[in-house]
Amino acid sequence: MEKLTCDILVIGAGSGGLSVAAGASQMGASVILLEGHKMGGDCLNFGCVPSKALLAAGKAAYGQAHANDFGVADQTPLVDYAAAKDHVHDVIAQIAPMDSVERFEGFGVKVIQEFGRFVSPTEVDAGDTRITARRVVIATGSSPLVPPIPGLDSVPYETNETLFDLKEKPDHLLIIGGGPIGLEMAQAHVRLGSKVTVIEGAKALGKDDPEMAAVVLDSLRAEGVEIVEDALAAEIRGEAGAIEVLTKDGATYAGSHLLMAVGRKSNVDKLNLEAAGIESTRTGIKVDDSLKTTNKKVYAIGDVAGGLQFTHVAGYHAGVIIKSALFGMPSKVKTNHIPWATYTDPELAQIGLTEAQARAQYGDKLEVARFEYHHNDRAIAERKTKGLIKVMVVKGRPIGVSLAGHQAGEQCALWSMVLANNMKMSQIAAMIAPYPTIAELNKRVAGAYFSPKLFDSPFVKRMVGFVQRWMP
Ligand SMILES: Cc1cc2nc3c(=O)[nH]c(=O)nc-3n(C[C@H](O)[C@H](O)[C@H](O)COP(=O)(O)OP(=O)(O)OC[C@H]3O[C@@H](n4cnc5c(N)ncnc54)[C@H](O)[C@@H]3O)c2cc1C
Ligand SMILES: NC(=O)c1ccc[n+]([C@@H]2O[C@H](COP(=O)([O-])OP(=O)(O)OC[C@H]3O[C@@H](n4cnc5c(N)ncnc54)[C@H](O)[C@@H]3O)[C@@H](O)[C@H]2O)c1
Repeated sequence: MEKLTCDILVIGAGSGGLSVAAGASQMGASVILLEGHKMGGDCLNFGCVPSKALLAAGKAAYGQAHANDFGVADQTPLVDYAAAKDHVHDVIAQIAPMDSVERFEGFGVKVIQEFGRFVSPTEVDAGDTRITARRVVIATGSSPLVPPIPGLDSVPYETNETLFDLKEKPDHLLIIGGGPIGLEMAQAHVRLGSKVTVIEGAKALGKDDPEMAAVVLDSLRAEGVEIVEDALAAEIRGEAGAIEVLTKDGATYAGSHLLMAVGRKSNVDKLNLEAAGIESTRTGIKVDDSLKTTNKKVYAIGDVAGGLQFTHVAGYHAGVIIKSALFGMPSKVKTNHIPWATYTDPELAQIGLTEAQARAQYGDKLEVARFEYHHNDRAIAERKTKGLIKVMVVKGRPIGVSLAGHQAGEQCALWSMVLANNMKMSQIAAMIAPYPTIAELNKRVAGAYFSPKLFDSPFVKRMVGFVQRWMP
C-alpha cells in the first residue's frame, strides 16, 4: 500500500470539495483530493447545471408557443426530447473542464479517483493508497432519498441521477415531491410537451413563504401542471409505461414515468466514520458552528453537513474552513445572509427570515415593505408582471427578503450583500438602478418603505410649510 501525507485531504470533488482544494492549494498547502465518481459532483452532473439547462430548453419551447402577445404568431413547438437532453449534456461538457482532474493537477493538487474511507482519526484509505493528513475535509455531498414506499422496489423510477440520461419523452410524468427539484422538473417537462402530475405529501414549496410560493404554483397550474397537495404517496403499482401512485387518502394517479424528488440523504455510508470518531445524525454529519466534526481535525462542509443544501452554501463553507484550517484563525458560519432560489418561471427567492418567521421573532417591531412587479416598467414591457418583493424590516434594517417573479434569483444577490453587511433601508434607497430594469424593484421597495413616513407624516408637512414660508 502506498503511503502519502498532506496538509489538507479533501474527500469529494463537488462544489464544496473543489473550492477547498482550489483555494488551499493556491495558497501554498499540500492538498490531496479524492473523488470516487464524477469530478464536479452533483451540481455539475446531476443537479444545478442539467436542471437549469433543461429548464432553458423548456423556456425556448414555451417562447414559441406564447409569442402572440408580442405580435409574433404562436407556433406549436416541435420538441425533440432526446435532442434537448443532448443540449443538457453539451452544457455539462462546456463547464466540466473547470472541475477537471487536469485543472486541479495544474494547481498542484494530487487527485485520486477513488472513494475515501477512514481507518483511524487521521488516516484515510483510497484504493491502495493510505493518506495521513493534518486536516481532513469531508465534502461527500448527498444523494436522492428514496423512501421505502410499498411497491416502489418493483417499479422503474427516475431520480435526479438518472433523469438527465432519459431520452424517451415521458407521455405523463408523475413526480412525487413538490420541492424545488419536483417543481423545476415539472415545468421543464410540461413545456417540453409531457403531461405532469406533482404529488406532494404536505404543501408544495413548503420551505418558502406561502404567499410567494402561490405565485409560482398558480403559474405552473396555469401552464397545465397538475399539483396535488396533502397527498402522501403510500403505495406504487404498475410497470414500465403504466405506473400508478396511490396516496394515503385513497386517490390514484396514473402516468407513464415516475420521478422521485422527496429530499436528500447525506453521503456517509462509504466513509467508515466510526473509525475516526465522527458522529452523524439522520440529517448529516454533526458539525459545530466552525464546521468541525466531533473529530476536531476533521471538517464537514456542503450537503453532507445537512442544513441548507445548495452549491453556493458549499462554496461559502469552503471559504469558512480555509480560514481556520490554513491560517488557524477562528471562523464561524452565519446563515442570515444565505439566499436560495427556485428557477421556475416565475422564480422564487428567499434570504433571511420569511414574514412569518420575522413576525414570530420581532412581533410589532416588524415592518413589511412590498412592491408588485406589475408596477415595474421593464416587467410590463417583457409581459412578466406576476409577482412581488417583500422586505421584512426591523429598526430600519432588512432582516429578510422574499421575491417571487421574473429574475427573482438575480435580484436576491443584492439583498445578500445588504444582510451580510447589516445595511439599512436608507442605503438601498440611495442606490440608482438603470431604467428600465427589473432591479428597480429593489429601490422601489425601499421607496415603499419610506413613502408613508414621508408622505403621511404631519411633522414632515409642517416642516415643509415652515421652510417654504421663510425660503427666499
Ligand atoms: C436536481 C438538483 C438541482 C439542484 N439545483 C441547484 C441550484 O440550482 N442551485 C444550487 O445552489 N443548488 C442546487 N442543487 C443542490 C446542489 O447540487 C448541492 O447543494 C451541491 O452539489 C452540494 O455540493 P457538495 O460539494 O456538498 O456535494 P456534491 O456536489 O454532491 O459532491 C460530493 C462529491 O463527493 C463524492 N463522494 C461521495 N462519497 C465519497 C467518498 N467516500 N470518497 C470520495 N468521494 C466521495 C461524490 O461522488 C460527489 O462527486 C441541486 C440539486 C439537485 C439534486
Ligand atoms: N434551485 C435550487 O437551488 C435547487 C433546485 C433543486 C434542488 N435543490 C436542493 O436539493 C434539495 C432537495 O430538493 P427536493 O425537492 O428533493 O427536496 P425537498 O425536501 O425540498 O422537497 C421534497 C418534498 O417531498 C415531499 N414528500 C416527502 N415524502 C413524500 C411522499 N411520500 N409523498 C409525497 N410527497 C412527499 C415533502 O413534503 C417535500 O415537500 C433542496 O432542498 C435544495 O437544497 C436546490
